[in-house]
Amino acid sequence: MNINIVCVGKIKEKYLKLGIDEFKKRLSKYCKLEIIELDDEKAPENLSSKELDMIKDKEGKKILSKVKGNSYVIALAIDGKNLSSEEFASTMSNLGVRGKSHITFIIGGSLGLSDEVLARADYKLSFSKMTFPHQLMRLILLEQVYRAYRINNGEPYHK
Ligand SMILES: C[S@@+](CC[C@H](N)C(=O)[O-])C[C@H]1O[C@@H](n2cnc3c(N)ncnc32)[C@H](O)[C@@H]1O
Repeated sequence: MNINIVCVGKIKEKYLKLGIDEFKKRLSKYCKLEIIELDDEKAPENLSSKELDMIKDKEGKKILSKVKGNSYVIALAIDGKNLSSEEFASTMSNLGVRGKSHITFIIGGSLGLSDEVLARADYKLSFSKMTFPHQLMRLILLEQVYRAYRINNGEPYHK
């Protein structure tokens, strides 16, 4: 399976880079993973909500330009659906069974995801009602994708 992660913003923290690299290495056994990192649009403090929406839309268009037409898109969104790790694993497995060999996960920047991106998403996935920083979200997502492969292969992993 091909998995792309389209995300906004660079990873600045060393400990996150190390964690992300570790899960990229572990996942290389299970899938072809590509992380597409986009520069975030600068958003000064004093902008109106309309101006912020315009920036978010611009960011959204850049995100969508990186999504392949045939890809099944899972947008990470706080108000999306919550799944247990087992449910997430079976969602991934079912996509494979349905012949969806290309999945794109999308992680927004500090402004979140535009309506256009959310409308393109085939699934909106929430990791809880809490807001996580987008850099940390990338590491959490990679760990859960890795966990999903371990579960689907009946391989042991931390409970
Ligand atoms: C700092 S958050 C953006 C917060 C923004 N105010 C919003 O409401 O989306 C950056 C990105 O991380 C992801 N994210 C953060 N917390 C999340 C959660 N609990 N579940 C799913 N995705 C989350 C989303 O893709 C979000 O666009």
